[in-house]
Parts: sequence; structure tokens; C-alpha cells
Amino acid sequence: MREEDQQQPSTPEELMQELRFKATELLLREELQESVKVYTQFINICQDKISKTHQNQPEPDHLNGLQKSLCLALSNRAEARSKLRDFTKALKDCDQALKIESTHFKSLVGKGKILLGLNRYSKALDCFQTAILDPQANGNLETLNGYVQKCKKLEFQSRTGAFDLSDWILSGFRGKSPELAEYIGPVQIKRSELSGRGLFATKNIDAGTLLLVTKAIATERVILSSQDSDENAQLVMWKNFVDKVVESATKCEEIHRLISTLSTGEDEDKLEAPEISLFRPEAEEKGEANEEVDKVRILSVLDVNSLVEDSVSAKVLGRNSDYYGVGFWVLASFINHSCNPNARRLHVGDYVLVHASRDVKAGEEITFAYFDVLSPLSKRKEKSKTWGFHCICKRCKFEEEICSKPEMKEIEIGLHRGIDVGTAIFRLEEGMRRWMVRGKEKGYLRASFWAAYVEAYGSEKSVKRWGRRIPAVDIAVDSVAEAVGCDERVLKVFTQAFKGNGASLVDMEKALKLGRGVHGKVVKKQALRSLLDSGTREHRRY
Ligand SMILES: C[S@@+](CC[C@H](N)C(=O)[O-])C[C@H]1O[C@@H](n2cnc3c(N)ncnc32)[C@H](O)[C@@H]1O
Repeated sequence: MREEDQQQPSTPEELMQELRFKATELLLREELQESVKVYTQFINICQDKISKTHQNQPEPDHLNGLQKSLCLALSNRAEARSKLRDFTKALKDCDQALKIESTHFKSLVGKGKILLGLNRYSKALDCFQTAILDPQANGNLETLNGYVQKCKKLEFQSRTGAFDLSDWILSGFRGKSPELAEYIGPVQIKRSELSGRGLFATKNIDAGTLLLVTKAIATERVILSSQDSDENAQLVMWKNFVDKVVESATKCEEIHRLISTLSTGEDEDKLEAPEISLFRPEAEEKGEANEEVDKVRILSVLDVNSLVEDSVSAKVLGRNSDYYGVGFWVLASFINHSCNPNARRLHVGDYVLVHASRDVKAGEEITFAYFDVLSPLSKRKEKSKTWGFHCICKRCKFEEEICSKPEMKEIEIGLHRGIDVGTAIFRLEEGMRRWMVRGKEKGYLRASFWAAYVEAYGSEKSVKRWGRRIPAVDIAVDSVAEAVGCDERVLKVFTQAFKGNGASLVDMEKALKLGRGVHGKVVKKQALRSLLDSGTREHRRY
């Protein structure tokens, strides 16, 4: 049939009927953008008619019918917008629909799902609990109860930080990664001596304590295959990643506002330290933010703040080992780097969990490693340069002075040329005695040459040859873990050694403490024991 042959609607009622029919069909066919457009036409006409009906003599039945149609259209447009991930507008539609009919079933369930996706658990719970009272809930009781339980669980996690990933980890990450709540632990944002703002502990905490759990604004992952395609694949990945972040900021005022608090790397010391409450999932929205999204600024923000998932200071749980991933987590972006970090991060799906990797005092800055800190100063300097900053942490300041000594240079060059690792360690330990290096500073230097310690402790020949002239494993491990936090490689040296010698209760407790520093308290004691056991079985050599 030609277009001109199609019958045009003759009355406004017919036009509305046709628009409603078309919009619903488009929604069912998942042609979402078009569906939103047609619903918008319908909604505008409907609102216009309602206001005219109000002005003229209102006929209650007619007005009621219009209100009902408007309510349903708003609810359906919310569904389309929510599928398009345009959550701010979808929420507004639900609210408008609920203003017309405060217990409208579809709008309540739709709003609940959107709020749940935005991690606003108690508000989502209110919606599902009201919806469950509606007669329409009868056919969907199981699903609705499922939502209610989920909201309750996530609200509890988000309030208490009581996360338990033991079963999932022990099952070898079988199935989908667990759903997590966002959580903010005992931390606040303040000015940092390192640069700009940083995250700080508000009380004394012990190794493994969870500090925050936050969901990514966007993540992007690729499977890398051959060398040639890697660069290309990474470029495509980066472009997709940037597009996702820009889209999120464009669609969600709240995300846009949060991103605007982050550093672009310029004039960091002039930036304000925002209240941590701004980042709580249940934070009140602060009205309209009509500023245009500045893509160039977002690019700079991502340059400074996005995190690579496979960095050594991170542990990605349950992933395919071939992929390479990048992500952007707003609250974690306030965490500065330090070469003597006290925190680590775990990646679970789109969430990042940050926990203390050693005991931390109230007021201490929370830092994690942006790059490998079990490496010498020269290597770390190269790495921080590629990150675009000069690291001014305590450890770097200390090592800058001590590493200028000729003896230190000789040790580094010697190791590079392949001298015996035991000799290098012996010289380093002797040097530390002569230079009166004490406490944490010993740990800093041992961490710088950790690869040599690992090799020495891993070779029976070396252990026999050097005996007491190099420190015992537990002394080296303790000092490194205390200085730069625990790390899988440090833990492995310890568990291998104590397994070999038969574990005492003290060794076992120490291994568990180190394990909590590596994996965080999200893995419970029994599960941690199994992890430590399987770790020692898997790796006979370091
Ligand atoms: C992810 S942001 C960290 C938060 C940032 N300080 C702020 O105020 O928003 C990363 C930026 O912080 C600065 N930074 C982080 N760790 C540093 C360190 N150890 N020494 C010097 N600058 C550091 C660098 O400018 C880096 O580009």
C-alpha cells in the first residue's frame, strides 16, 4: 500500500489510539529509540488534552480515562528508556506515572528495578514492597519476593560491609560473579601530601578490612590474541570504553556530577576534597545539572583515573585469563599510588573491592600500587613516569638517598648481570647494617630486591650455602609485608617455606594474617586455609 493510500486518523482520539498502538508495537519489537519518540508524541497530546479538559467542564470518566492512558504511557516509556540505559529519564517517567497513580503496579516494579540497578537498595525495596500488595502481584509473587530479598541482602551488605565471597572463590569462580552492594567503609577524602586529594582511614584497621566496594561507570574487556592485533584491539577497546563513559555521563546527571569531582591531572592541589557522602549509593540527588558533557575533559579524567584490571596490585577474580580489561571507578579514583601501599584491590565483575593489605592507623592515607612495587627504585621511576607523575612517597624519598650509594648501584648492576642472588642479598643486608637502616626501611629495600630473595629461598643450594648469613624467610617476609603490604608473591614464599618445615600454630596464624592482607576479609577463615593449601600444592617452586 502506498503511503498516501493509508488512512489518516480523522479525530484526535483516533490519532492517540494509533500512536499508542504504534509505540507499544515498537517497544515489543525492541525498537526502543523510535518507541520513546512515539510515546513522547502520545504523552504530549494526552497532557494537552488533560489540561484542556480541566479548563473546560471536566467529565470525570473522560478525565480518568486520559489519566490512566497517560500513566501507562509514562510507564512504558520508562521501560524503553531503562532498556536504553537512560536511567535518569526513566526514573522521572516512573515518578510522573506514580504521581498520577501512586500504586501503579508496572511503574512501581519498573522504578524498583532501575533503583536496584543504581544501587539504591532501600528505595528499591520500598517500591517492591508496595508493588507486592497489588492484586496484580499475585501472578508474579515469586519474582517480586526475589527482588525484595535481593534488596534486603544488598542493603545489609552496603550498611555493614559484610561480604562473603568464600563459596564462589572456592568453587573456582563457577557461574556468574556474585552480585555485590556498593559499600563505603571507614574512610574519608582529604588533602594528601602525595598530590591533590586522597583517601584516608578514619580509624585503626587491621589487614584485610574492607574499605570500599564500588561499581564501575564502565568497563571494557578484550581477548588478546597475536602481538600484531594487540595494539589495534587495545585502541578499539579504549575507544569503546571512552564512548561508554561519555554516554553514561550524558544520560545520567549524577554520574556527570561525580566525574566532575575528579582530577584531570592539572592543578591537582587546587581541587577541593569532596565529602565522602556524595559517593554513597543512597545519596540524595542534587537537583538538575544542566551542564554540557565536556568530552575532552572526560578523556583527560580517564587518562588519569582509569585502572587496568591485570595490574599486579589487583586481583581479578573469576576471569578468563586471556583478556585485558580497563575500567573506571569513581570513588577508587581518589586513591593515590604509593610504593609502600597499604591497600589492594580485587575485581569482581564490574565491582572493585579495596581492602587493607596491612594494618593501618587512623588518619593514615590509603594507597594502592598503580604498578609493581616489588621492584627497585629505577624501575618504579620509569613506571611512574609513564603514569605522568613523579612519585614522592616515603619509600621513594628514602631510596633516592640510599640508592645513590655506589654499593647499592653495584648490587643492582650485579643482579642485572646475573651474579649469585645470595651474594647480592648478603651485600644488601651487610650494607643495611652499616648504614643503620632500621624498621620499615629494611622492608623497603628488601621489597626492591624481592626477586633475588625469592630466587635464593627457592634454591636449596643457595639456602645451604648462605645459611644464617641471609635473613630467615619469615623475617624477610614480615618486614616486606609490613612495609609494602602483603602480596601473593610474598605470601607464596612464606607458605612454601612453612609447608616445607612443617607448620606450627604460629606459622599458620601468620599465614592467615598474610592471606587476609592479600585476599581481604571477604574470604572467610576456612576458605582462606583451603586457598593457602591449594596455593602451596600448585607451586612447588616460587
Ligand atoms: C587516580 S588520581 C589520584 C587522586 C588525585 N590525587 C586527586 O586529587 O584526584 C591519580 C593522580 O594522582 C597523582 N598521584 C597519585 N599518586 C601519587 C604519588 N605517589 N606521587 C605523586 N603524585 C601522585 C598523580 O597526579 C596521578 O595522576
